[in-house]
Amino acid sequence: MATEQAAEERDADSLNTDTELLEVRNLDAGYGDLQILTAVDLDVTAGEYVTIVGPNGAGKSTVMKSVFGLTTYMGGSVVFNDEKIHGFKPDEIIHKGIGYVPQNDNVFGTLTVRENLEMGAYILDEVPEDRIELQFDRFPVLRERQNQKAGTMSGGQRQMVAMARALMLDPDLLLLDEPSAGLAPDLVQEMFDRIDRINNDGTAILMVEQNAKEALRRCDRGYVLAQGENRYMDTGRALLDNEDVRQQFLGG
Ligand SMILES: Nc1ncnc2c1ncn2[C@@H]1O[C@H](COP(=O)(O)OP(=O)(O)OP(=O)(O)O)[C@@H](O)[C@H]1O
Repeated sequence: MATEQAAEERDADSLNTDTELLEVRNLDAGYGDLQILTAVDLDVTAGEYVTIVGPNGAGKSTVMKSVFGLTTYMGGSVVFNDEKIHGFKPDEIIHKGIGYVPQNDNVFGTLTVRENLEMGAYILDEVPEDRIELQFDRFPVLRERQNQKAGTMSGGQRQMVAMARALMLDPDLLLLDEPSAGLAPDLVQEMFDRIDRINNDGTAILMVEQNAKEALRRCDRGYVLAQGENRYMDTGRALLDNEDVRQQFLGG
C-alpha cells in the first residue's frame, strides 16, 4: 500500500511539473473607478488550452482585457513567464509573447488581408515571409484572398484574419474573445478545429466562449466566472459533468 501511495504521490507531482505561463492572482480590475473583477485567480501553463465561461456581463472579456493591459488595474498580480506584467501597456505585452483577438473590430477593414498580417508583425524590423506563409497554410482562404480588403470579407473570414494577424509574432499565449460569435453553425465547428490545431502546434490558448459546452469539450481546463468572481475551476470534462455547473451556467 505504502509503495502504491508513494507511486501515486510521484504521479501527482509529475502532473504538477507543467511550466507556468500565465499566473493571475487576486486580481481586481475595472474601467475608470468602476470595479468589475474581484480577486480573480487564473492559470495557464505552457501549451495549455483554457476556457472561461459564464453568464453575460460576468466579466469574462474584462479578464482577457486585463491580461492584455486594457483595463484599470486595481490590485493583485498578473505574471507572465515569471515577469509581472500588470500595469504594462498592450504594445509592451505583445513584446512579451501574448497575442489578443478581441471580439469586435478586430481587423483593419481598409487594408488587404496581407497588409493586415504585415501589421501583425509591425514590431519586427522586417516582415517574416515564412510566418505569412504559415498563416496561409493554417487559413488557406486567406492565401486566395490575400489582396482583398479585410472589411469586405465575411464575419468568419474576418475572424480568421484577426487570428492570423495575432499569430504573426508566434505568441506563447493567444487570447481569443468569443471566436465563434456570429458564425453559422458549420463554421463554428471549423473555427474550433482551427483553434485545436493552433494549440496542437504549441500555442497556449485562453479563450472566452458563449458556446460554453463545445468550448469545455475542447479545452484542457475551464473557469466559470460570475459577477466578476471565480466560481468553479476544473478540467473541461469535470465542469461538463458537474450538475451544479450544468444547471446554473450551461443551461442544464
Ligand atoms: N469599457 C467599459 N466601461 C465600463 N464598463 C464596462 C466596459 N466594458 C465592459 N464593462 C462592464 O463590465 C461588466 C463585465 O463586462 P464583460 O464584457 O467583461 O462581461 P462578459 O462576461 O464578457 O459578458 P458578455 O458575455 O456579455 O460579453 C459589464 O457590466 C459591462 O457593462
